[in-house]
Amino acid sequence: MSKLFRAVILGPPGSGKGTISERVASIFGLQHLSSGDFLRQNITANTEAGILAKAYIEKGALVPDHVMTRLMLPRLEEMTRHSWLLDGFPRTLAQAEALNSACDLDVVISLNIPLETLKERLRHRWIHPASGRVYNMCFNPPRVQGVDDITGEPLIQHEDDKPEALVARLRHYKDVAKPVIDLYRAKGILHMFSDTETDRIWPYVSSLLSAKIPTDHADAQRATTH
Ligand SMILES: Nc1ccn([C@@H]2O[C@H](COP(=O)(O)OP(=O)(O)OP(=O)(O)O)[C@@H](O)[C@H]2O)c(=O)n1
Ligand SMILES: Nc1nc2c(ncn2[C@@H]2O[C@H](COP(=O)(O)OP(=O)(O)O)[C@@H](O)[C@H]2O)c(=O)[nH]1
Repeated sequence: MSKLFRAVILGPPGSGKGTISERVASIFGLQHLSSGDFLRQNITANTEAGILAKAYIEKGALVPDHVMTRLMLPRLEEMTRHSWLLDGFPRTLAQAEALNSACDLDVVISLNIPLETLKERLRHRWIHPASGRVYNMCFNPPRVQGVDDITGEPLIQHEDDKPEALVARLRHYKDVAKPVIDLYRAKGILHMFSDTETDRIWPYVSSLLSAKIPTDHADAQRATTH
């Protein structure tokens, strides 16, 4: 990969951001930075940001913008020599504006998934808390029920993935995300994908990234034809 590539993936909880990000990381070699996973690492390590964030996450609330940007921007600074895909950040307009002033994005992928599909998926989502590995009891079940494939440790379900918390959480997501989506649409970098299945969205995401990510190979080809 010659030029660096910067992408963001947006979508409500359960829309497949993590699932698609993992594929993008393994196929296109981008570094996948999940703000949720990074927050959890900070909580485990008892960092200043982790301690501040913990109380909000436990309440099911969003971590304040200044805490999120103070956490994420220095992390991105460490990745200036890599191409990356950000998942979970920015979440609010203030976070998107802070990210704007730190770097130029090439592509924003926005996942638009029907509410009923999201509810159904999250009901079946199980997580390995230490690594952030995500399973779905129907779509990608673990090899042995209830335990992580790699470590054999038990899987858990997030409290806020349970049906009672879900509808309010999804509604809140929509309100907060709309201005972020509008901002990226106005910049001309928004690519929206709508379907009920990740496997049907994936070919479109993959061909978008193949066209946008400048590879050495593509550069070499261009050089010989000009
Ligand atoms: N920019 C962000 C990202 C995350 N969080 C907090 O971190 C938690 C976990 O984030 P994540 O792993 O992204 O999970 P969800 O928000 O539950 O979303 P998803 O289901 O899409 O993974 C969120 O609930 C929220 O409290 C936040 O406040 N601001
Ligand atoms: N049935 C089904 N489940 C999916 C599909 N895509 C992802 N999932 C599962 O749905 C849940 C939410 O996906 P995830 O990638 O964590 O979404 P995120 O919250 O946007 O990061 C996980 O349990 C995934 O394994 C799909 O196309 N069909």
